[in-house]
Amino acid sequence: MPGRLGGTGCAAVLPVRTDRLVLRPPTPEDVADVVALAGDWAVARHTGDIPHPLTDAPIRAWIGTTRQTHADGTGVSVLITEAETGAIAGAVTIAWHRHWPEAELGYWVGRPFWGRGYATEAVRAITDLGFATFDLAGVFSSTRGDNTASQRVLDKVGLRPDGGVLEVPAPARGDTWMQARRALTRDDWVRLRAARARMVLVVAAALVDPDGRVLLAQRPEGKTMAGLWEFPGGKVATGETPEAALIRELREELGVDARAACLAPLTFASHAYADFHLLMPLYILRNWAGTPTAREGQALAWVRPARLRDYPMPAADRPLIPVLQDLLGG
Ligand SMILES: Nc1nc2c([nH]c(=O)n2[C@@H]2O[C@H](COP(=O)(O)OP(=O)(O)OP(=O)(O)O)[C@@H](O)[C@H]2O)c(=O)[nH]1
Repeated sequence: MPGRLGGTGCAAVLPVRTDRLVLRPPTPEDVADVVALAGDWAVARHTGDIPHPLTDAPIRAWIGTTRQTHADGTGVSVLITEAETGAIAGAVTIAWHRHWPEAELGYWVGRPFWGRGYATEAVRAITDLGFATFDLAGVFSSTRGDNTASQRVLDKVGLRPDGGVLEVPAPARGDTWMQARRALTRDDWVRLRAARARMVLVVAAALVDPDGRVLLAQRPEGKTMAGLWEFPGGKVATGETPEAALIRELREELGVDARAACLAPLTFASHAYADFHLLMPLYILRNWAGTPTAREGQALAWVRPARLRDYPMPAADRPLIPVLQDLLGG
């Protein structure tokens, strides 16, 4: 059993926070919300242990078991909640009481929250916690054969079929399921973590017009993070200075000419995305030649600083908003 946390059990490391989520232990107040989501057959049918139809009692029992597991230090079982709204979106569990030093992962996400990448974000965070804090040697999981969404989640987190077959008790279905085992070893996790720490240098500008409005560009369809609003800019190429890269990007994306002397450094973003670490200096630009025009199919918007939060932005950009608001006022 893991010795790193001594007698403190697992509760000491909770909640776990990610970009968009808070992973926290369930409480008796959560029962109704959990029953509403997990009572959906579309969710329950992929699990062996969520009864259908679902009543309060099994969820109350699960909450009690969870508390005991955390006290014993034999696993982590948490609700996936939205950081912004506090809404419960699902649950994720990592348990090593039967397989130490390996742990089994399980999770579900309620139907209103499908398609947002929450499962991947939560499973990745709990996997990281297992390896980094609890010294696991490996994690494994399995899914029903037709649960392709869940297979994609495990793929993204790095769990690959290893040829094994798991005998999964499915008491709520009165059955035992034989499922392909997917696993991630500690060595592979260390390699993946190093890839995620790969530094990408991106340079961006807040163009400010005479009314004090800031120019945002919407990432077009087909690009990563499509639909989000960002500051014009892009990756610094090998052999390029940040200023030269920004001047090039502004010309390519907006058709405007800027001079290095007009680029005033303001602040920077440093953000761990799932597969790279973004370092992004942000410059202020008040003078340029030409009229900003969307050259790459992106939508453009001139936005008052007080309204910047109305535009969904990449996670890295959110801490930049108060800095701009401080500088420019409302
Ligand atoms: N230009 C710009 N990029 C940003 C901002 N915030 C942020 O996370 N990024 C990220 O930084 C990278 C910018 O690189 P880019 O604009 O040259 O990349 P790209 O879209 O051509 O390529 P990509 O699809 O591989 O990301 C993207 O991953 C983008 O999502 C921002 O405010 N401005």
